[in-house]
Amino acid sequence: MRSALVVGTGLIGTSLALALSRRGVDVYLSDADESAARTAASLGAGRAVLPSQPVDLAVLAVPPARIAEVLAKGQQEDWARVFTDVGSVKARLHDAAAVAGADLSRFIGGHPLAGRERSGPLAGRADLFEGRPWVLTPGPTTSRDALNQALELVSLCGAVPVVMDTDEHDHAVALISHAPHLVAALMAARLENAREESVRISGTGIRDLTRIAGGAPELWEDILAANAPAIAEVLAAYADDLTAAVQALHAVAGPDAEAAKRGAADLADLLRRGNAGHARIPGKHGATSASYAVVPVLISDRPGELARLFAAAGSAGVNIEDVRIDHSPGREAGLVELLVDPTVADRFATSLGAAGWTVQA
Ligand SMILES: NC(=O)C1=CN([C@@H]2O[C@H](COP(=O)(O)OP(=O)(O)OC[C@H]3O[C@@H](n4cnc5c(N)ncnc54)[C@H](O)[C@@H]3O)[C@@H](O)[C@H]2O)C=CC1
Ligand SMILES: O=C(O)C(=O)Cc1ccc(O)cc1
Repeated sequence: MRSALVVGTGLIGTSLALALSRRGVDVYLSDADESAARTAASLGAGRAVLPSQPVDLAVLAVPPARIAEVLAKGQQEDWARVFTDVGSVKARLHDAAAVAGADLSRFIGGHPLAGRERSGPLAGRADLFEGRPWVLTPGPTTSRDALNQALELVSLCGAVPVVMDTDEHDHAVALISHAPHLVAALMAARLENAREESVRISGTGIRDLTRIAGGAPELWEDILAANAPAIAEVLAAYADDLTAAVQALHAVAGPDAEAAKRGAADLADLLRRGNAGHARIPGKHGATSASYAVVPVLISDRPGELARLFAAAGSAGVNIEDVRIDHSPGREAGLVELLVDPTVADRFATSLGAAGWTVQA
């Protein structure tokens, strides 16, 4: 791929434009909000102009409800040879694109499963897609050129391509992204009017669980509306489990010893199912997170500490597979969890300790 156009230079558009520019692709940037395109350009993501000749690939990184119309316009104005998008919902888009009169042979749907709870070009990161799945949803008429360009895009962004049918994709993301987003919002909403004394003692668990609730409401309204039936199905299953959990809790606290025993067993079963489901969530490059060992290290809140820790891993010859950081603003220290190959974890923890790092037991 020699040239690309990114339309919509928010979080996702800027991130992929940065990745493409760094790999030597000539990137053009466009956004309905000109200042967003200019900001992306100033970050090194490309040039904030439309191309004078059709580019190899146009990537539409606009909100889901806008993709079909931008696709039809872009094809009419011949911005690119082939087009793809990054929208979070696929079946409704393919239908809307057909209705908008788009040439579907020159289009392939796409969805990188990577993101953040922030919007706009300043949240963009060139490495956002590294090792993440990127779903492609070719239709029956999608050209080989469109598929090849999209595969090259995914590879240039360091992501892993996964080809799926649009319905299969939408049901999968309802389960692993959209319904969890709503539940995160429900949990966080409980805090809105809670007592300050309660919220103040929040720990990492509630922060992890509600991080995505910080996402832009306009984007999520769009996503929920476009995938409503599949999301409602998942929520209905949560509702059954919640009802059972409430009953079990009442039984456990109630006077009937037999019912209390059954309630406790039901709760234990729910927690066991939770462990089993969590263990199935893949880590980096498709390996399950359960297959890595965690080395927790306390670091002080000074610039460069993290870089020093990574350098220590490099000196010890240890590959960091993933990293989780619990950084509490205002606190002097943070906890960094390094995920490494279990066969090197003990040696790594010992060598860090010997080098003066505080490794938690
Ligand atoms: N936020 C996330 O974590 C993820 C989002 N996505 C998808 O990526 C797409 C973009 O989302 P974000 O980058 O998060 O949003 P964003 O709000 O950061 O950026 C969207 C950009 O599109 C521009 N825009 C809106 N309508 C336009 C139009 N008609 N023509 C040109 N530009 C237009 C906006 O001005 C804005 O700069 C959405 O389709 C979303 O479903 C996919 C994966 C993750
Ligand atoms: O913030 C995160 O960790 C996400 O996973 C965000 C996200 C949001 C929307 C998508 O369609 C895909 C990913």
